[in-house]
Amino acid sequence: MTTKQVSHPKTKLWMAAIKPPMYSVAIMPIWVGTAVAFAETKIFNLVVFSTFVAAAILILAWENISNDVFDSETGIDQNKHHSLVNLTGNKRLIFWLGNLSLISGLLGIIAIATWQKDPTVIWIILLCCGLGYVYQGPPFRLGYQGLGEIICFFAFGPLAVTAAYYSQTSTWSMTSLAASIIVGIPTTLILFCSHFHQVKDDIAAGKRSPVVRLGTVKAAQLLYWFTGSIYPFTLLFVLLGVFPSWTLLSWLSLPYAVKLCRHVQQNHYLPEKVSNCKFIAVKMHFWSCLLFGLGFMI
Ligand SMILES: C/C(=C\COP(=O)(O)OP(=O)(O)O)CCC[C@H](C)CCC[C@H](C)CCCC(C)C
Ligand SMILES: O=C(O)C1=CC(=O)c2ccccc2C1=O
Repeated sequence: MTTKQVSHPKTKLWMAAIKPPMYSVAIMPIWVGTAVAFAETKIFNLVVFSTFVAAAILILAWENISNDVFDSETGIDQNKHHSLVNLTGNKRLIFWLGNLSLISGLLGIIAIATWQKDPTVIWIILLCCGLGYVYQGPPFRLGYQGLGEIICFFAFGPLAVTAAYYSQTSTWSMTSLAASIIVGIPTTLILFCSHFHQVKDDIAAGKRSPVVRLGTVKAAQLLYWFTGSIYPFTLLFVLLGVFPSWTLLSWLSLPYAVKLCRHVQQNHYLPEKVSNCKFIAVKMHFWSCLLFGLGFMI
């Protein structure tokens, strides 16, 4: 019997609602920030790292859970069967589940700041959460204006990587800032890719995502440039002596980058076919960031 026959459609919908692979997006900035800290100072605090990873996952869970709550108010998720609100029919429950997740995540961050006797990490993560809110929450909903990708870059790149670095070292680093660009770009590409199959629903709900603004042809071309950019950027920073040579291990993720660009190029106008491109982007993000961080650890 194949897996397809075994899995119940309802189970599939729940898995699509929870999106387990997406949570690597929360882990990677913490991994890379911590790896840069280790390379520069030989400090690695496992308790701080594990607490930060758990907190980041809980905060991203809040972002995703509340996304379904806020989107249920604009009508944009009418056809999204895997929206948690549509699945449960209980918006209030989902709203409070999201808040519980946020509070638990923030408690982890408060614990790190208490161990450090320094509130800096709290301020940086609160800024990330603020950006997460203005992306989707009323009255801002900046994602509807096409500003989500910029927000995403700063939250998962410079802010999250810097916070992870600071949580280990209680200081700042230009290398960590440069490394955050290499994390921020592929994270942003995941969000960018998630919009290709939603053009019709987005236009109907008045959401002007970058793909709606550019059209799918131009957006697919732009994807090539941004996906391709992280590899020469890494090489440039290696040549400048900012990153160790081992960070070029991240180039091993190139096959996923090629697969992503080709898939979108061929299917950008076919919602059913292009809809899985964000998960190819997740794989590219996962392998590029994992190997990039490993390059600092070796
Ligand atoms: C919920 C997110 C994207 C989904 O957006 P969309 O409405 O297009 O999706 P659906 O079609 O599925 O409804 C993610 C958005 C990310 C946001 C721009 C920035 C989030 C900031 C986080 C709170 C930062 C957490 C950092 C962590 C590592 C500490
Ligand atoms: O559901 C989604 O489309 C996304 C969820 C999510 O948590 C995330 C985080 C960072 C970048 C993109 C995305 C998504 O696209």
